[in-house]
Amino acid sequence: TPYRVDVVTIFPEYLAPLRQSLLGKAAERGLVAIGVHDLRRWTDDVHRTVDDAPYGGGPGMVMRPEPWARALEAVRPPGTRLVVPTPAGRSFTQAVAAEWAAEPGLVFACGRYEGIDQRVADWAARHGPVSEVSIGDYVLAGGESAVLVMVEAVTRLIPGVVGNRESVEYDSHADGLLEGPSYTRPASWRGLDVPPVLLSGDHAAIARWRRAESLRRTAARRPDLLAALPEDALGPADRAV
Ligand SMILES: Nc1ncccc1[N+](=O)[O-]
Repeated sequence: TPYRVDVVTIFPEYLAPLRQSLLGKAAERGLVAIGVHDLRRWTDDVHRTVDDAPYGGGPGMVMRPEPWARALEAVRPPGTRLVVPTPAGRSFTQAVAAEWAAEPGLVFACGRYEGIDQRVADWAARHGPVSEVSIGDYVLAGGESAVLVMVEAVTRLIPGVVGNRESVEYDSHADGLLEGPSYTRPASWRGLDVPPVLLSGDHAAIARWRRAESLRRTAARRPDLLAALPEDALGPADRAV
């Protein structure tokens, strides 16, 4: 059975890219099934109202709970994780993506305005896991872009979606480190040469060099990742870097 992704949003057309390229082929091959649903379908007034003023005052508008509950009752298979993209969420990481890829599917609730009435997440938690997650420390106009990011990160981990399985294994962040530099032909290009070890055919030396480059780059660009590594992740050779 395909990995099922459903998205509820007031901008369904924004999620059209989910049908293209990588995901499109996976959908054609029955590996992934994607549904995009317009929240306004579950409103009950002539103006199809989805938002209202925030209790307690403050800027902007908050999305009303009732249309969301009706939409989720119609769209979310019981027990399926509900993902709510929000700048106030826990961090979405490769580890989270791998965890979710092992589940039967996901339902995404895209919030616009100043977010969704908190009671929707509280109510939804009675019918399955709910994850309020952030893809980064910046504020977007709504959750739709975050859904595109998360769906891509999760579905490429589903067996068969990415042709070359090995490339998934060797992704940046797969081992908690950043991937080092990559090179291809020509060996010398505009006065810039490919590191000779990569042309040496000495696979052990190449592996050592790549690990060292990965550690060096991680230390330079993302020391936070280095600090987060489990104790035993760095071997004696690594410490020399
Ligand atoms: N950063 C975000 N801003 C708005 C909505 C969702 C967001 N996120 O990261 O999931």
